[in-house]
Amino acid sequence: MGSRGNSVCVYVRVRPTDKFAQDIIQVGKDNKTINVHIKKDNKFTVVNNQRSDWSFRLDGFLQNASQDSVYDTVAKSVVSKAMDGYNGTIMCYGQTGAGKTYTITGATENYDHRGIIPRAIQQVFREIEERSNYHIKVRVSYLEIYNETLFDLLSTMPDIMSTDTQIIIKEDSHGIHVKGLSVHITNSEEDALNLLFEGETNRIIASHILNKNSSRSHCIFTIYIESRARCFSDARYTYSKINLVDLAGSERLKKTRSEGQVMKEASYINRSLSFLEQTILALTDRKREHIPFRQCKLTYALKDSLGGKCNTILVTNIYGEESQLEETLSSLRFASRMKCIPTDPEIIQYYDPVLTMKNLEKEINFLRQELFLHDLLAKRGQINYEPLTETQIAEINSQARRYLAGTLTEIDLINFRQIQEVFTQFKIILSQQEQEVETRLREKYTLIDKKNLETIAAAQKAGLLDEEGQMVGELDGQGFGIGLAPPTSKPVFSAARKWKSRKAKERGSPTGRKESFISPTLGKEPVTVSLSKSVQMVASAKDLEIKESVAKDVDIISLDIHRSETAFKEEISRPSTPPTKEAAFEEFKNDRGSELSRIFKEDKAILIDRKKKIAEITQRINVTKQEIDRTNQTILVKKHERETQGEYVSDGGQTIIDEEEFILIVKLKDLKKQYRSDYDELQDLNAEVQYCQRLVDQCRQRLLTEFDIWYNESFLIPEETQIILKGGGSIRPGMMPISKITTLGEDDQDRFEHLQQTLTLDNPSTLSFYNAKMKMDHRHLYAKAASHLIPTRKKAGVITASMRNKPPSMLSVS
Ligand SMILES: Nc1ncnc2c1ncn2[C@@H]1O[C@H](COP(=O)(O)OP(=O)(O)OP(=O)(O)O)[C@@H](O)[C@H]1O
Repeated sequence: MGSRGNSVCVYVRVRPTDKFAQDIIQVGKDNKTINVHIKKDNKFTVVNNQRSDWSFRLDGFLQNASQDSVYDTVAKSVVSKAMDGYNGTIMCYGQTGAGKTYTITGATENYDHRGIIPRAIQQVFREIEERSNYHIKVRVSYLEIYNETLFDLLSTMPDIMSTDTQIIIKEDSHGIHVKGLSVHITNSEEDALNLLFEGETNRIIASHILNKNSSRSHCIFTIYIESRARCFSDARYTYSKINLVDLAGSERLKKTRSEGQVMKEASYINRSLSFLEQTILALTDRKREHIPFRQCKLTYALKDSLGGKCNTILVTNIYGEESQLEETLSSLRFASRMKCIPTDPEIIQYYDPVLTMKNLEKEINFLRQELFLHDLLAKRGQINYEPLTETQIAEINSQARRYLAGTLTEIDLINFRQIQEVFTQFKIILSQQEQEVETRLREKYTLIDKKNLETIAAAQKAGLLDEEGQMVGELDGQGFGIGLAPPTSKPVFSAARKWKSRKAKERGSPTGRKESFISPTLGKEPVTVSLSKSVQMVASAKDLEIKESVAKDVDIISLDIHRSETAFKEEISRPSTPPTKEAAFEEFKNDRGSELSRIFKEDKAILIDRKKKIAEITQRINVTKQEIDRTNQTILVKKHERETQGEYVSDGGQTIIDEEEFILIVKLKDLKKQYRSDYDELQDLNAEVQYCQRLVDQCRQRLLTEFDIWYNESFLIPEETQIILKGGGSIRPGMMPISKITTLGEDDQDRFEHLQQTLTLDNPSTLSFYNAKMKMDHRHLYAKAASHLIPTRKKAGVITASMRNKPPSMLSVS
């Protein structure tokens, strides 16, 4: 690649042929040296000065190379570097028919034969997925230069806003840009491929309308990449572009023996390619101050893409047959000149002015605070420039631990070193805790990475995942688990009712009450707990004799985003186990949650239906695309025949084509229309699917939340719970089976204390609610109450809910 040898990188690609002139073209063992040897012409009998040996040193000789390996050798790292912010250019040069278009765009009818552009598009979008810390925008444009005129190959796109009729090349502080050329945002690989395809089709249609030969134009497909770090404060961003250039055929004028229009084209090509050569020669001369970029449109458009700060690659396409040797030599000469252009690739960074200003404002504020603190410490005589001793660090560590454990309410901030050390210790403690949790998780659970096929297979074998890769007992395959055990095969009898009646009995019997604190042993079924969409934790309950004292488990489950910590602890600490969440959920779906469950099912059915439609329409689009490719090919063949057999021209100078060719062109237009309308439909369907997916997700979430509340109400919350609402406020009447809710004014301290005395059983709990007045209804309050009472294993308690309009800094449970 360009930066390797600090010069443009140059490869030669040979068009496959049975007649490769191996006696004449010899490639060195390093695959980089190409020696051309021609036997001396016997005509020159006396003195023969005709040159017969040439040697070229390039970067690689690609013979019988697949499109895949050509991409890997030539383009992969240029694209990767472009993602980092470097400009990149890949150009194909060579005589007509040598394989430039095949290399740069590829053959559309076969997926394996796709060229550099579609593969680069794919790589860009894959890398975007991997670079999740960056917000990356991709845009594309497609420019054609024909007879020194610029054409926008994407001007037919419906989203074009530009009012510029003339396309001109301009240069500003951001480099070269083509004014009037449409640049299209692409959100997916599919979008970008569609634009490439649109441009290709337009190139062919325009070539018929203007009677121009598509292989006699230069084409530049550009991918623009704008990359910003997701970190909001970073004002820097990079803006790079990858130019993928298909140059016109390079054969010399005399060889084409052309006349008229063809002659005009050939002379334009010759001029632009010879200006390209002149520019290249000038670029190779480091002392040269003026480079004649502006001599022609091609060199001007490529001004910031030829060497210099850009990673530039040239692929020289040759025939490799003896009959084409003259052109091959000329192409190799061009290549070796190109190789001498020095490069010094550089990331060009830009600064977002608004963000920069904000950051500077922040910095000023910070410095002000720092100055203030400095003055304060100076007054106290506490400024200290000495590094902290080990004892001091150990003391800070201990303070941080006590602070996190809640036994220390404040850490005294003494000086900057100490402040920094406090944060360092927080970080250390956090990472230690993470490691501990992970170790404990690994001791107890099998972690299955859903992206790793091997671990999935092993888990399936062990019966922990079903055939579709869902965890056993998982609800609806969406990566969330709500139950401890998989669904039982027996029909579930009203678990809630059973549980309630058992509870009523227990309340009547002191022994029952006592028993309620004996830890249960779970069944022998596998326990499934979902951590996230991609990682699942599966454990077998036989290893999991959960004892009351196993506080560790509580920590583990605190990682679980789906199952409430409370519920888990409650389940392990109750004697007569309430119904499993799986079983209770079944009942809930048929009873209290039936309406939600119905909506969920309906939404899912719509989602599945739309996805099916997407599959159908995608197939239809592919068929149309193949048909377009075939029609394109046939048109090209017809055109070629027409040109070789001699063309009829009307009085007005227009080429007359036969009916068959006319029908083909009309067909191509119709197919394109069909393609576009299907594509639009696909876009709409995609949007609809995303929308439906959101609905389904929301509905699923609501179903689970409602279920959790219901489950807590029905099985977990001690009914003696009292709630005092401090600070006034009211809560909406609900169905909460709670014995008492008392609302007190903020200054009603006497009544509050009195109530506390009468209601307190063991330890009162104090719980602050955010904005309780506005948002909280009985059931949420109830659920929250439960989550604070149950971990302390109180059957009942007093919860004081302070009504606030601002979030409390910390929930306090005393
Ligand atoms: N490496 C290759 N493998 C298979 N087929 C090839 C290869 N190179 C070229 N071809 C085939 O040769 C024909 C001409 O190739 P292509 O159109 O790419 O040439 P070109 O250099 O772009 O010509 P032009 O200057 O007219 O645009 C095409 O049918 C193409 O599929």
